[in-house]
Amino acid sequence: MIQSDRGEDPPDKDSKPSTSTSPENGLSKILRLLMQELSLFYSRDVNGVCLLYDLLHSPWLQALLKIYDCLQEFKEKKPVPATPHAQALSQEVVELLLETPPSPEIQELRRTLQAPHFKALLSAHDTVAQKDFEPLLPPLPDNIPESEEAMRIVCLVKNQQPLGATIKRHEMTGDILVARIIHGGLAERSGLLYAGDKLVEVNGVSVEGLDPEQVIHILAMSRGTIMFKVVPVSDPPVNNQKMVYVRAMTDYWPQEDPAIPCMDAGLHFQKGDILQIVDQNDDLWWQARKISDSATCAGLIPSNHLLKRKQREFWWSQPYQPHTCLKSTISISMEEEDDMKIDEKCVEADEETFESEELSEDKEEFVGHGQTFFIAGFRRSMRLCRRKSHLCPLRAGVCCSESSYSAVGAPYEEVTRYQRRPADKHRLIVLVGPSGVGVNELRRHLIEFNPSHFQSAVPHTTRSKKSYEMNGREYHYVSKETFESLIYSHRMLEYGEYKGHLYGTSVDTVQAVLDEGKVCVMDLEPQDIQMTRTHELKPYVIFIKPSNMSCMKQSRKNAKIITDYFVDMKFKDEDLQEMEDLAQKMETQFGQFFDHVIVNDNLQDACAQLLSAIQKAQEELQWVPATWISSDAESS
Ligand SMILES: Nc1ncnc2c1ncn2[C@@H]1O[C@H](COP(=O)(O)OP(=O)(O)OP(=O)(O)O)[C@@H](O)[C@H]1O
Repeated sequence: MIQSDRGEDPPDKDSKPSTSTSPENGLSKILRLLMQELSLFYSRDVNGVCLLYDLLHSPWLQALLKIYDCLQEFKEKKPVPATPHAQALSQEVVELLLETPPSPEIQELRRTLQAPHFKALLSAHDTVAQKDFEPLLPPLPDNIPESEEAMRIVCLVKNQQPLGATIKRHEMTGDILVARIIHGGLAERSGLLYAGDKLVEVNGVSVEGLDPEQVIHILAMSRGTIMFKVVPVSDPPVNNQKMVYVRAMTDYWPQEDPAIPCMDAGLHFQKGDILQIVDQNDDLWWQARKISDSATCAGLIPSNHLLKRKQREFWWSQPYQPHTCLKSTISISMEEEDDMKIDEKCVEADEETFESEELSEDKEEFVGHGQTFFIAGFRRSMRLCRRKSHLCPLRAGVCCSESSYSAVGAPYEEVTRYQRRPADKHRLIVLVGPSGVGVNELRRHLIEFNPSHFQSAVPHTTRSKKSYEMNGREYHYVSKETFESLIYSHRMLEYGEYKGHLYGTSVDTVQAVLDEGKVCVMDLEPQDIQMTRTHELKPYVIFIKPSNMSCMKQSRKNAKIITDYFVDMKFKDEDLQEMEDLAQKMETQFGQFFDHVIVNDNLQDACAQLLSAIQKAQEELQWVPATWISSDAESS
């Protein structure tokens, strides 16, 4: 018995299973018991139970299971047909009836037995009873010459989709060969064509001596069924590679790539896209599909090795830019790198006026815009030093490879699905955004919303402690030597210099927050994300983006910017424009690292989105670099 309302019925222990024959292990019985169990949880609103309840309750599933039970029952009975020749028997009866004196019953029986649908039913019955399922093949001709190659005739019905195969000419023999079969395409689904098969005829036209382009033209002109005569390849390639998922770290436009073997079969992707690599048999051209679009057939993408080579060639050939297929990614990372330092320039200019306009010590440090209690990591000096972090002389020695990373780093990053288990430490939450967009405002709201769950890490500084400060509360106060040794031992996730003092956040202080079972929330300059990308921290990066200019003008009417020497300065139009430009550049250069994007227009909405994104990051399946999850990483 299946209930149709939402679990209000009390569990009925004595009720009979749904099928009349009641097989004890019938699926519908199990389903019924499960429903009774679920109805108890349902009223308690246990996460996901409602969804499961609705699913199990759905009429289609119930109907399917009933059919399943009936079939099971039928299978057990092992029915044997009374006769495999019901059609003949029916015909015999009809003839006998002709000889019998007519009566209305006899006439009706004759009509029934001669009705087309009844005849079709008996024909189907006999086919099943005789187990006669094979198609009838014409007999083989007797006089096939011994030397003749075995041929295969393949008929494909062309629909709106491409055939999903590419062809090439054999360099030595001139034969037209199937070069590759695209996964998920018509040819692959037919299971009848393989890479390496030799094409002999297409729709009865011999392809001998034709160029691949001419063959493609014949195919393009064909409508409906296309018949290929092929000499099958002796060893059809077997694809037994394991399925690999990667995150694209660059953009790729096949339409702009003259080297691609078949432009139409190319797959366009953008940095950050997750790709399922379905075939790596070719060293140069892989087949992949986007997981966001997994229903479609695969497309060609350059292999890791080939794309790296293209990136390197692109890098060295500036400003000629032969590889326009990569243009937007790398040209921006090179050309715009200076623009990404907009803040540095501003800060440098400010530095000149800094002596005369120095803020009072208290104003300089106590920036909180209505902060109701003390939260570490929001001090003005720390925030300003972040903007200058590019200029820190120490960085040059330690992080020389960073800027080149985006240009010639690995084009694909292997990823895997990861879901944090409740006992695991929380993932680090990293907020990134152009200066003034509201990263700190959102971070502060989040921590104030639930200070026992969300926390910032206490930064380090080399400046001396002030009378009202406590070591380990506002900052960890350390010597320059200690700070530098943390940098050189790669224990600093971010650092910079401000007014001659070093400021930064160490891995250990972030770990300390995570060890307490809390969610550590930090804001970072995008070029520092790479430092946090370890299996220990498993960062989830959220990009905070400004909305359009007119909305920003409206929502930021009363907002205040933090600067080197002004307190509570209002946003000017240029500031908003600069913010928009910088956001675009950050997205173009570092978008592959962003797990989630939030547009900070209405503050309340953005806070709600942030909260929900963090919850998902901690509780739901996410794509993360495979190196974070490999057994080595887990055990180290
Ligand atoms: N959605 C919003 N609506 C209105 N005002 C906002 C919104 N988000 C932030 N603000 C205001 O904008 C100003 C700048 O925000 P915030 O200090 O958080 O910037 P930021 O991104 O942390 O940049 P920086 O660290 O460089 O100062 C603050 O006055 C803040 O209150």
